[in-house]
Amino acid sequence: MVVGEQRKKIIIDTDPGIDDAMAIFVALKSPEVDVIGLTTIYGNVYTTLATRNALHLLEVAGRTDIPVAEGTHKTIMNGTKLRIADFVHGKDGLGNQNFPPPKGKPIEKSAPEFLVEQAKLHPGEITVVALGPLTNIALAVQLDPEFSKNVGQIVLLGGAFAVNGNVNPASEANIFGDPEAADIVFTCGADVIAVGINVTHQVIMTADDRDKLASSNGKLAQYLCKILGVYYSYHLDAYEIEGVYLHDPTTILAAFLPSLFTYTEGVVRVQTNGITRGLTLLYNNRKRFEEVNEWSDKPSVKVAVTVDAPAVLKLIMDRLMES
Ligand SMILES: O=c1[nH]cnc2c1ncn2[C@@H]1O[C@H](CO)[C@@H](O)[C@H]1O
Repeated sequence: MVVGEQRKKIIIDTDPGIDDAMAIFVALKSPEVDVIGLTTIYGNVYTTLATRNALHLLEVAGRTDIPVAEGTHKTIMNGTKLRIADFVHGKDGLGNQNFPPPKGKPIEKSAPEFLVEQAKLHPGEITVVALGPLTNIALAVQLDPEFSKNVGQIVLLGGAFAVNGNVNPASEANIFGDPEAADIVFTCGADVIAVGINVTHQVIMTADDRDKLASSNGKLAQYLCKILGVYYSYHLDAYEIEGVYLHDPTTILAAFLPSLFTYTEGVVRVQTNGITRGLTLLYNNRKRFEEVNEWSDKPSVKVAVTVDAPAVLKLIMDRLMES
């Protein structure tokens, strides 16, 4: 980074989550960005626990100056039957370590209110990195018609573009968590970058990498090694690999080192019903269709298609191993 250049302001919308913890720590150790807030959402855990974990992680990192705004407990359609992936991250979301409750409290403002406020305060300057279901972001879009114009960029972890999902063959977990919200975000007209599991499945932290992390003196690396066990076990069981996918930390890097990825552009719509509920479908612009369809006249987004996986892994490792 050039000295004197302004750090990019980011807000991380998160459902911590083991890979969320890694992503938050990577962001806090990255000179390119200034984390100006965390907003919380259900997904890997329920929202109440996500808030508790977000506060806890900031205490671990010594960054209690960063505000946490609690997000919604329901889907955009007011659904309360949520799909929670505690089988991936442990009952507590952080590898079943039963950490003591945090001392801090969330701010008064809700996550969508905080997002709207900050985007208005710094028009064009805020990058929202969304690591869970997109309900808070969709609520911000609904709360303020100017939000999609005011927000600088939305970089989201979501979708399975032309590959199988991880909830079922059709659907990736964050989109499946709230498909209606995802469709609102994809079509809201903001500058959106989607990083799907077609890309994040290429970035794997092996068991050897974890040993390297464990042997470093970094405080955050040491903490992560304590919580990573459950995540490794899940991957061994579900994918038969001795490593873990770095979904969230990879997505964080896309927010400020976009040249580590290549992208395609087009309209993305989300299937909201039937057996393919949660499917993300990108129109690749290769054909002019005869009839008007659900993709016609909608704004385009960027979708990551390739990643420099060794460079991304090295950056994540290096930053986590700093003390
Ligand atoms: O198999 C799974 N089911 C549900 N959630 C998962 C699974 N694997 C990973 N994640 C979580 O969902 C996001 C990526 O889709 C990541 O945040 C990851 O922690």
